[in-house]
Amino acid sequence: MAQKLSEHSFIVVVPAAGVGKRMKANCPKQYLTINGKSILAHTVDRLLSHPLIEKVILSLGEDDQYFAESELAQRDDIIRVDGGKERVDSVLNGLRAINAGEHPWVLVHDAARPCVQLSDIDRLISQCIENDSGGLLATPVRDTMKRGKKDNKNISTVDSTVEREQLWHALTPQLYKTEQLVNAIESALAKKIAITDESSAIEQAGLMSLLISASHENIKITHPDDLVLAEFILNKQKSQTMITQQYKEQS
Ligand SMILES: Nc1ccn([C@@H]2O[C@H](COP(=O)(O)OP(=O)(O)OP(=O)(O)O)[C@@H](O)[C@H]2O)c(=O)n1
Ligand SMILES: C[C@](O)(CO)[C@H](O)COP(=O)(O)O
Repeated sequence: MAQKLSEHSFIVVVPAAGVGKRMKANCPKQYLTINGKSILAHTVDRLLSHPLIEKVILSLGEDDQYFAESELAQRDDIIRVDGGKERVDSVLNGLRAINAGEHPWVLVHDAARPCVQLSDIDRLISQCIENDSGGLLATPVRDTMKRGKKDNKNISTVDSTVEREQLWHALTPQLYKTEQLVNAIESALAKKIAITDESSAIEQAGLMSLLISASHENIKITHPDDLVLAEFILNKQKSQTMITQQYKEQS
């Protein structure tokens, strides 16, 4: 008999061992603050506010000297593991800390994505469990897409226009069966295949991934101008939550 959704509880592996080169900040971008709170804390709090999410496994840089000083270090619903050279290594280290017998499914979510909506996580979980298939949050591409090429003066020009029908931006969380994901990543790494997200490892293993259309608000904070956008989105989401709360209390 299929388990009711409410009977599931999930661990989220959060790769947070990056250095944030493209952010060009004086600390790893996950420790930059918005409204006085680190991006990492925003993301972890958002995830742990979901009723089906029990624990977060944080893959942190071995030389990370920020976490221990943060309020996150005191929480018993957060487990720390060492990150790795690439994001995929950090994810694999986190996955290896999970007992697949107790947690047959696992979510993976970037530390740099604090604006993820709980309703999108709901849909990802329900669709994947219902279809017994892994999947990922994604947003359909909205612009005309070009593939570029560089000439001998390093100038980029249009090589072709890419058909955008069924072209998606992959987001996170991505949700997979724990054992399947570990095996898929280990197999891809053994074949020296570049893996930038969990679904690409699953794809290499010949397995299916559901594409769950999600909010464009779920941005990955990557460049400096993403910070002000993330602050705007977080403030908007906070006001929306307060309005919904007030409505519930009044009705
Ligand atoms: N070796 C790595 C590299 C990245 N990440 C994490 O993977 C997520 C997505 O990666 P990205 O946005 O590329 O972060 P950085 O690698 O830090 O950014 P950059 O490429 O600009 O250095 C981030 O939460 C980052 O901390 C990780 O855990 N381990
Ligand atoms: C996993 C990811 O968020 C999917 O879009 C993205 O690939 C992670 O960022 P990176 O720069 O590729 O590490």
